[in-house]
Amino acid sequence: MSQEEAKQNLEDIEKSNQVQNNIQQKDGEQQIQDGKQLSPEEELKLREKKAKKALNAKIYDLQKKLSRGIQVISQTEGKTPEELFSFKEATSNLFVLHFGIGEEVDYVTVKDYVNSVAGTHKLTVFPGLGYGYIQFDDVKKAEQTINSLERFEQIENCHYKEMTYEKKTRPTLFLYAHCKLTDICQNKNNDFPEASRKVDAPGLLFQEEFITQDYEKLIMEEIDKKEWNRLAKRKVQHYGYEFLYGINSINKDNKKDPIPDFLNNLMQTISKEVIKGEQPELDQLTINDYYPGDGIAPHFDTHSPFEEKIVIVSLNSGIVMSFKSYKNEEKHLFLPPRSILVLSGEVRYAWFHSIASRKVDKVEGDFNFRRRRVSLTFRTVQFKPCRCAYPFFCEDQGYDPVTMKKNNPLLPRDYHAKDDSTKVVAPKSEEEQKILDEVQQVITDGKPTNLEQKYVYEVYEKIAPHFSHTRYNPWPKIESFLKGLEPGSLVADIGCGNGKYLDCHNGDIYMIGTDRSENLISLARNRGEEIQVFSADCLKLPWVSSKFDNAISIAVIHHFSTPELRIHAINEILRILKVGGEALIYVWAFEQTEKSFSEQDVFVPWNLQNKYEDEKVVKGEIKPNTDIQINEAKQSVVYKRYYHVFKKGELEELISRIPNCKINDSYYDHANWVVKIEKTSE
Ligand SMILES: O=C(O)CCC(=O)C(=O)O
Ligand SMILES: [Fe+2]
Repeated sequence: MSQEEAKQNLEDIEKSNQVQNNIQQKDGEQQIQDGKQLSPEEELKLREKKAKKALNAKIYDLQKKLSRGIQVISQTEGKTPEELFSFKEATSNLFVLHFGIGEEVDYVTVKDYVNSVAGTHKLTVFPGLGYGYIQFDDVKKAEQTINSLERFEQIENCHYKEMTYEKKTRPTLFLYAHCKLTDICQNKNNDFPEASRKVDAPGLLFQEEFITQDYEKLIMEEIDKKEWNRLAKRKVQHYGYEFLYGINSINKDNKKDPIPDFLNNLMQTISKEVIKGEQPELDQLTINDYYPGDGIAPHFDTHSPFEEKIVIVSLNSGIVMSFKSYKNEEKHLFLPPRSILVLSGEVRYAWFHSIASRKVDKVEGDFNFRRRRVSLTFRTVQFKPCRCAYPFFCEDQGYDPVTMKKNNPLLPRDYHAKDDSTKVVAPKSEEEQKILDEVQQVITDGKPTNLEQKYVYEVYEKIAPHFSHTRYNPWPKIESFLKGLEPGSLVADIGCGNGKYLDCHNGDIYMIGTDRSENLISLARNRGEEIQVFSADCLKLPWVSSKFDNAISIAVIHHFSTPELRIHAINEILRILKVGGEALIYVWAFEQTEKSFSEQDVFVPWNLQNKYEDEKVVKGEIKPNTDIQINEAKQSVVYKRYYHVFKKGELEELISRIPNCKINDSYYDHANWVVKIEKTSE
């Protein structure tokens, strides 16, 4: 090799090592070694030595990064490198080991590079993790990417590119993936839902680009001139009336600064296009300031302090707002900057909204990295009681926000979950624990609670003949349900009473009835030889699982005094059904016109005619074990039956807490709320 060639070679090595600057800068010093001037040969040798050293260091560094990267992915995914990577053959997906932590700069830098060499692709990063996954629609694009990279022959599978992430330069490695995206990072750092730019929720209105960029800029500048109040998780400003955190209400007696003038234009447009005279004008404003990672815990805005429509304008950055209904439906809406969101009706009064504490959101297949977001929440202060159609969530209609979780049967126990930042595992109160223990006892020992024993079981036992006498006509919808079943179906009637549904079908299904009342069962048995009935507790059905095609439960579940027992009774029905089997459930409705109730947990009198009663009881000589009253005028003894009468939607909500079923139909019939539920899995 000539000296020229050697020099050229060396320069190439220096270049590839990206160390030339370093050496050139030091050229002046290097020419002097131990006080003497170096000859050109000596100088070349020295440079060669240094370059080799640097090259070796680079190889060593890359080798380390590659093996460390592979090790990290394997460990995180709990899979062998062979399961994850394709070391021999090209595939259409790549892992990218970028050694960042999946932040916006990592995402954008890698995405821009891959775009420039191979075009369209989907890059997935896992926030907090030092790797990503690239999907191409064609193996050629993956190869194109790999071929565009630098490599060292000395290291197998080392394809890398020096990439500059803001000010830092890092060698970013790429490897063919053997596994699918769905095989990795499940339930880990990317376990958050994908949002859409459009969602349907009752009462939700949404529009992008509601204000111009210039106006947005002006508002941001003006807002920042004002003073912020610090909350634990974010900063806020309030205008109009004082906002009282803790009770999430406002102090109507404390008028604060009015809504600032720079918002006049916006307020006028909202007034014209959103409020439309349907409620008094907006007069209260909360400004929230969110930095990446900030959020707001699931809540619905309290009913009574504000009129129906709530208007939220987003500024400066997009963010995902999540909505959850009392039926556990979840929707995730991306709110881009300059968009307007209006909440009214059901979504305003009975759905929770929240912003998860994250730095990134997934939106229609892409990532939205959050920046600082400022939101303007406009409301109208209300000076009249709330009379919304959602009394279960309404403080003005009997709902207590402080004890809501305990008292509100529409709220599942994990209602506040899904947002890691606000997830609290609430310790159970003594009272809750007592109820749960009692339920457990009922379930394991079959020993009823006092209430059901005294006011349900004993009363039915007592009133059975009289009760049966009043229950002879099958209701048409139940009859037609039974008549519509597949011939040969095996059907359970749970809580069959006097058995009036056991013989109202057309004879081509097989029905078995159970009831807890022995006396009612005897009456059912008297209907005929073909009737199959026996007494059993519907919380502990004496059948093996998954044998029945269908079941009916007519006016039974409302006799249980706690949501847990009601759920357990429904669970038992589902247990005995085959997957795909359907059950018909009736419960008394609170809203019925036949009877009027002041509350949901009620004692409903049964006037037992004297002819059905023991003479000694009528004469007051003996007292049964339950509360009775002797009604001389009506010649009867009055027994009380316990009922939990269901409000609209409540039965559906209970069922939404049971994972292995779905609601096929729900309706109102004969003063009852009705659902048809299907068992969807074991
Ligand atoms: O910042 C937002 O978009 C929502 C704010 C909010 O829900 C509230 O202040 O009640
Ligand atoms: Fe809110």
